[in-house]
Amino acid sequence: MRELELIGYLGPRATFSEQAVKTFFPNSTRISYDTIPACIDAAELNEVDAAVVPWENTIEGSVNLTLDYLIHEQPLRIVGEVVVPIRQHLMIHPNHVQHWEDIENVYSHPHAIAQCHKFLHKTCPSAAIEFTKSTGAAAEFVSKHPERPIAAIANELAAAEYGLTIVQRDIHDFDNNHTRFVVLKKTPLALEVEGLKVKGHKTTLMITLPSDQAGALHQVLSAFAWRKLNLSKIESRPMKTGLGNYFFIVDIEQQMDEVLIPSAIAELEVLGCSVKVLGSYPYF
Ligand SMILES: O=C(O)C(=O)C[C@]1(C(=O)O)C=C[C@@H](O)C=C1
Repeated sequence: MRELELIGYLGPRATFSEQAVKTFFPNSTRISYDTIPACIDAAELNEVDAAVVPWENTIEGSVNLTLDYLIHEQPLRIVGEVVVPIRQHLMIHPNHVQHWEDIENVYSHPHAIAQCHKFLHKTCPSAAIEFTKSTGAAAEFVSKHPERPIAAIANELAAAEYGLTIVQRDIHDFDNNHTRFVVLKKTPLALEVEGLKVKGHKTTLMITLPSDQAGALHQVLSAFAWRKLNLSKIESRPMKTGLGNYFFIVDIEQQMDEVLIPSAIAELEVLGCSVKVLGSYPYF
């Protein structure tokens, strides 16, 4: 990716999405958007050259909003993947540090709340949970209401950015907390990032099975298995067309080639499946 490229992310400042962009594209110009769909639309409308959006978290699983928007609304291509360690902290306005255990509300993004369920249950069971558009938005909200005994769950950058005090560190329920972010572009050109080591490649497919065919999923998996195409993820999502209608998202641990993946796709199509390539991209 060339330097100074414009990158859209879920804002405001100091979200994990901004952290992903800062870490992996330090020379880019960042533009923040209020929601993930707005960020994806911006890439479609050429307001930005790429959108960096959360895709999957170790504790909470897929970010369904991203996945569904890409599938149903805005078919951009995945051109790269970056993984960010996620450390969640509980932070409050400095006015309330002495009595932080009396907080009445905890604000954060639904994924961040879900990553800290055990902590919230044990440490502040009577605080009401309030969902925000991002962790950064939660921290910003708490900073704007210094009179209220409320807290945000967000990252270290957010505490510094919004002048909050961290009262409990690393409150995510499992240590190995990471989020995969994907880089979305209008054109499927593979991403090259100066100074970043490519760790491997993936090809992500969306597969719709023929309805009511016995053994269809088994046949789909066989098409990959006998070609020794390693799958690192398989997930089903509703097609939103009726109960029981699902499609599958499959990650193959390999770059699109000229033989193996195209022939697996051709085999799936003969079986009556429809297949869409969401991207073939490096991960860093
Ligand atoms: O709210 C943020 O900071 C985000 O970037 C969003 C998001 C997500 O959607 O999963 C990203 C990483 C963390 O897993 C928590 C929240």
